[in-house]
Amino acid sequence: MIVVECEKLVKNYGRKQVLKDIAFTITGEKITGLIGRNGVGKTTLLKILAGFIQETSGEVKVFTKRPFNSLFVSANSIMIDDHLTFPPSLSLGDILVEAERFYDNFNLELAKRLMSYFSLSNKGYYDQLSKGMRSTFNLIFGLSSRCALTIYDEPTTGMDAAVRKDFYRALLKDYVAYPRTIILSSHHLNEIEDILEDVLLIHEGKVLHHMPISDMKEWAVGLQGKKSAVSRWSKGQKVIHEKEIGPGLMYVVIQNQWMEDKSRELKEDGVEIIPVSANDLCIYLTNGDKGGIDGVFNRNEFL
Ligand SMILES: Nc1ncnc2c1ncn2[C@@H]1O[C@H](COP(=O)(O)OP(=O)(O)OP(=O)(O)O)[C@@H](O)[C@H]1O
Repeated sequence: MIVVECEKLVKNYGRKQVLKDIAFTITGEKITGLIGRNGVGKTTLLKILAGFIQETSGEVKVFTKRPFNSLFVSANSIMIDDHLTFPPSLSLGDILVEAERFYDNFNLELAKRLMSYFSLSNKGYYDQLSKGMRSTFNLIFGLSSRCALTIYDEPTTGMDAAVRKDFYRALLKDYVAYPRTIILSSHHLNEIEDILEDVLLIHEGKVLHHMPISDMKEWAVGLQGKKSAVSRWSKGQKVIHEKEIGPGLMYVVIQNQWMEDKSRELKEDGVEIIPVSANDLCIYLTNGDKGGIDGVFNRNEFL
């Protein structure tokens, strides 16, 4: 079943084009990580999927319907971010009771257990919570809604490391028990990669990669060793990242097409093969400069 479908999706804010040509499909129940650099348009895309804002052109469908102004999409999806607002007169407990009335699958019992685990009082008020506690309440709200499409936009803002860990564990446990389509945007791919099935990487207004996280972990490989040997082995390859790591020593990242068969020859040449994490790969693929921040300081004018 196709849950989300975008084709030639464009979003402009005034004269600024943020999403240029977004095309992807999410089928079935899975957890997809939406990854991209600051300002690339992740929130914009998620807001379009949730029906909060309109696309400029192109096609976007959620449960086969255009999300903007769709009551069906609103009732079956939820977007959790740090801009959620709740009526100030309602206590946290009241908010959860109201949510149960709106969302068909809302599980008040789960919400209450999570409130107690995270030491949040039903009598408390949202506006009086700290930043991290608000994110925790948002998490409880999103998780307990058990919406067929659940969208989390940077959900862990302000949470301490222990709560973040609990959050991802709770998300995974509830997802396993009640599978649904979850889209999770985060700047910390290394923190979420264990719960993701797919990664959707956006860059310069387009989808750069949409693939299983397991494939992404194998997609590239690092070669490290003497500069002359590394240059020889990476010649003709698509170099994604390169860095001098010491006098005469070099590290390059290239697409992983043939390295495993050549591991013996590489070893004889003093070149080490190093796995590249999905998180590092996303950073390298979306860095304008192949040398990363080091490239800024390596220019001649600084010497
Ligand atoms: N309402 C708006 N009006 C005008 N420009 C906007 C508006 N909302 C977002 N933008 C611009 O659109 C671009 C994408 O913003 P968006 O918040 O979607 O990016 P993001 O990938 O979620 O960023 P971050 O990772 O920093 O949260 C940015 O340049 C931002 O300044």
